[in-house]
Amino acid sequence: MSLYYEAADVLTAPTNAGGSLKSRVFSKKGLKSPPAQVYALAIETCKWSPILKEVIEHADILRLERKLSPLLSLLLVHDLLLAKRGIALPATHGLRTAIERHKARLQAELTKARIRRKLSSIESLKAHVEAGGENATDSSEAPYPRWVRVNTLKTTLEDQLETTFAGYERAATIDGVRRRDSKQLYIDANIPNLVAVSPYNDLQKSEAYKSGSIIFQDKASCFPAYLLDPLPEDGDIVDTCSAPGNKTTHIAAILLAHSSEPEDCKQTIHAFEKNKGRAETLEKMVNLAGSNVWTKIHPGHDFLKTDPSSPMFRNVGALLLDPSCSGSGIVGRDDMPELHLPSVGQGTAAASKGSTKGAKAPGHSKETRKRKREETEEDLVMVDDDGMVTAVDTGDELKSRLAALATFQLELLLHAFKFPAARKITYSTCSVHAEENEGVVKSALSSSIAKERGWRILKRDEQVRGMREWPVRGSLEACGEDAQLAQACIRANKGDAHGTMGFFLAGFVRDPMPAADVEAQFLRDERGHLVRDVTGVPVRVGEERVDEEEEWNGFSEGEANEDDAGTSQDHVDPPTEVGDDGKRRVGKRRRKTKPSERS
Ligand SMILES: C[S@@+](CC[C@H](N)C(=O)[O-])C[C@H]1O[C@@H](n2cnc3c(N)ncnc32)[C@H](O)[C@@H]1O
Repeated sequence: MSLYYEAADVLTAPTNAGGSLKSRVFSKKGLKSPPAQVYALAIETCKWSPILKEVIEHADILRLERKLSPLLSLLLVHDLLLAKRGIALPATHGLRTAIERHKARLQAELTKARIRRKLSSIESLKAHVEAGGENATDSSEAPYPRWVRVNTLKTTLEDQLETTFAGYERAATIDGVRRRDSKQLYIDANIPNLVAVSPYNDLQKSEAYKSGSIIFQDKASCFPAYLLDPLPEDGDIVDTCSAPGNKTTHIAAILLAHSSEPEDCKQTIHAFEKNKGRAETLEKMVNLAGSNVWTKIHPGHDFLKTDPSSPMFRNVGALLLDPSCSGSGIVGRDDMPELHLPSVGQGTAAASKGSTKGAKAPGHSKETRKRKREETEEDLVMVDDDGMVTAVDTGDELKSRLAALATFQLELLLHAFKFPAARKITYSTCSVHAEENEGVVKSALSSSIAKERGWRILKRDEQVRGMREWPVRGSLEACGEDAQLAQACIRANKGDAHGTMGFFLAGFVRDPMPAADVEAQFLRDERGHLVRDVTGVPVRVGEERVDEEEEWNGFSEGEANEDDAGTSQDHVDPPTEVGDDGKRRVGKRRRKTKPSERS
């Protein structure tokens, strides 16, 4: 099948084939043409379709070339008039000759279309299309503003207001930045150093964007690092699922903001990313954002395979979990671009009417396909945030997919609970489904590891100001009518007045125990040093079962001292035996670790 048939196929797939144009193309099996080429042709043709529709109708080629379908004519005329190399078919191919014999007429109609738009050159016409000038929502409000996090590792909000955003007026509310022609800027009231502008402002070309001084990040996606609020006393941080790195770099910015002497900040962010390709993206982002100094990337490492009791993580006081999820809260996933198809035989009749941009010829309402997924089809396909597309045709399939995701998410959270020095954890998803959100939180709280280690929910009144004041909270029903839990959970709704993606977040904490209690909990050897098991975890009183058969032939007593602990990733303190006399001796394996202590 040729490139043109394949692009036509993607554009005519039923709306419940699911996902954005990009995900449809890249997940399509058996494409002969490179997916990137199919996608580029399809998306560009959609963008140009209001103009190409006029051109084709005025040139009347669908009446003259009966074998051409309206969609194929759009794709071919696009390449003939706009692609550098013209139509990508052999010169004698029937489709190519059917279009090329009308070349002069088509070019003349393109010129007329440009003049009708009062544009002086083909370059200005291209710029007009690129800027979305043919989009039907031209004068309407955009549903989502462009959220921009000012990266305080490289710049300050004040600097950005004076440079990148010089000339922007201050918007009092988020609505001020939704309009296409808005040159306003909204400074967010919940998240520090976050601003919003109209999505039609071309910030991608700005120096600040290219240099990592500003980062495009949805407001809701800024919630987790802000709620985690890593402080100097929290020690090291783990970002369990990091790529592409928005939250990793946000953590770094907050760490540094809390540090009185940033250059002396000794805290490390351990950034895990299981997928090697995505880990490369993470590394690029961490470098660009200037957070590499404080970030240790663990590329291709599965967080679930980490040993929480490894000396490397002994100072980890806070963890951020933003695992793979159904991605059902992501904005734009479901959108298909608008496509304006030409009608047969409209000829000059349409020409006289089609003098405005985005002109719609008779028959438009029938033939123009607005490929937005209907709400009822919302769950027919799931594109998770690893880009995996799963067709979910029935409620049962959706349920089982969500159950599988929730199992993985819970496993991750329970693993995070095992970090011995951890005091704070945030758990977030960009999913709208309660199964992945409140459901996971409830299961985590009722787990034995949470109870054993004292993990509880971070209540609303304990949260940082911006999160405490954020009005959208968890679902009471999904929290089993537990009002305090529902208030502790944070949600953001896709498509509401706040202009964010769909998102969920909860914080977990455990309170430091009084010093005396902590002391009493752990075994100490004759010298008063903490007794550790073979994995390095301090042994609690009452857990000291001696397994005489298993001799440990490790360090001699003289080699083992607490100062060594943690200096090497592989080092573990020597196991200690408790003798019949009640004294503890170093050098013998004293017990097997409990499963909950193993990674
Ligand atoms: C939702 S994305 C993370 C987005 C990221 N936190 C950000 O804000 O830019 C989830 C990421 O977790 C990674 N991932 C999934 N399971 C993982 C695991 N067990 N260990 C480490 N990374 C994992 C996925 O490859 C994916 O890149």
